[in-house]
Amino acid sequence: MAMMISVAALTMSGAMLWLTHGLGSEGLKQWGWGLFTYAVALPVLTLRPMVPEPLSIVAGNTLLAGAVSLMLWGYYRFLKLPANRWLIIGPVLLTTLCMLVFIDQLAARVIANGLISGTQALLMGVIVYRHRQLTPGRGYQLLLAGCCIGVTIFYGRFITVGSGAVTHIDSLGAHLLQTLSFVGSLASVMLDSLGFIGMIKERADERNRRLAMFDELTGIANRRAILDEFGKRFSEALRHRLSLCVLMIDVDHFKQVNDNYGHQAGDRVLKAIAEAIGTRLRTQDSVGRYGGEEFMVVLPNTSHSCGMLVAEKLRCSIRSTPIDIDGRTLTLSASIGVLGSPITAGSTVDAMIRASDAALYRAKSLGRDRVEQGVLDMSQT
Ligand SMILES: Nc1nc2c(ncn2[C@@H]2O[C@H](COP(=O)(O)OP(=O)(O)OP(=O)(O)O)[C@@H](O)[C@H]2O)c(=O)[nH]1
Repeated sequence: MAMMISVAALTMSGAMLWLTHGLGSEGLKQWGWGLFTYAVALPVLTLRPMVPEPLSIVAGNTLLAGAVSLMLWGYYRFLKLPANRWLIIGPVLLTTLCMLVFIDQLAARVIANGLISGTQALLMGVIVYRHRQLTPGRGYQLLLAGCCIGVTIFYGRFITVGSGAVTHIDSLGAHLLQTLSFVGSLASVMLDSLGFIGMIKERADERNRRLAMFDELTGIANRRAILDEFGKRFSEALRHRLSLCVLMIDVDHFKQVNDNYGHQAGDRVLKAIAEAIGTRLRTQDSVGRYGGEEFMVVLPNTSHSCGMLVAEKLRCSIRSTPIDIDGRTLTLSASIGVLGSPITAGSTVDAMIRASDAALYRAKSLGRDRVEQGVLDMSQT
């Protein structure tokens, strides 16, 4: 049985190491080496007398503790936290020490091993639970379930042997306790590993979802997401006969920032302006990056006149936002085109965007740093 478990662990570790070869792998590499160590530990523990008994006991158990430590290290890497060295090295050193001290006392070894391995599983479970908000999906649930099985199996060994409930144990035989330990440890390691892979996949999915929705530079919605939002708000306004307002905001003379201070300074300006806009909107309003230095704001249930007021407030706010560029303070202005309208059957999203865009370009041609109102041209809808 130990050989079968070893082959299963070896296969999985090989697959993990192959998958992560040459990649910065968020801890998958350490976890893969942990599985490999686990796979090596089992034959070392069970192939007696091919492996001399003292070596088998000390090396096998140390490798098992090391396997869990490597997995824990992998989990710390996944969390992007510095690993707590004592939690990683401590159980390995303690296991080696206990195995050396109790080399001739099987019961004492089982008790010590149960206590150390159970505590390792408990520690992993506690760390996973404490960081559950980072990846609260099914991967987390599997990993936690694996830790719970580990805690049950190893503390079970510690309690049953420590309390004297089991006295005649044969470390290599088919004793129920040993069988349960092997099977439970395999279940625990497999659930932990599948859970960990699941967590990495969930995080990658979430990252891709964010990349698809949010502008990487400013953190606000990207063009696709703000257009989606506008579409949704438009349908809602049409259904309930509400007003909807759209603002197109374009930073004035932004090219000069790039030319005079560099592209990175330009990026910082865009971030600061996105923040200045975002913080002054109501929770139901949305802002997105429509293009290079152009932002789109959607104001649901807002009339044209209220939209003009919001636009004026945003213009002043951008004008009064100091932006620190390498010790120098820049202030920029923006031109804004506004189109607010009760949404009726004849209105379209495209016509509203066209009208607000036209207003924006009128604001530019009239000298910039101003708000202009758009006119909805129904003939082109
Ligand atoms: N730093 C930075 N620059 C960008 C980004 N996207 C677009 N740009 C730059 O934004 C500038 C836009 O320039 P223009 O369209 O001429 O507009 P402007 O200089 O703001 O002039 P007006 O809009 O007419 O006031 C270009 O130089 C683009 O390279 C970005 O993500 N980061």
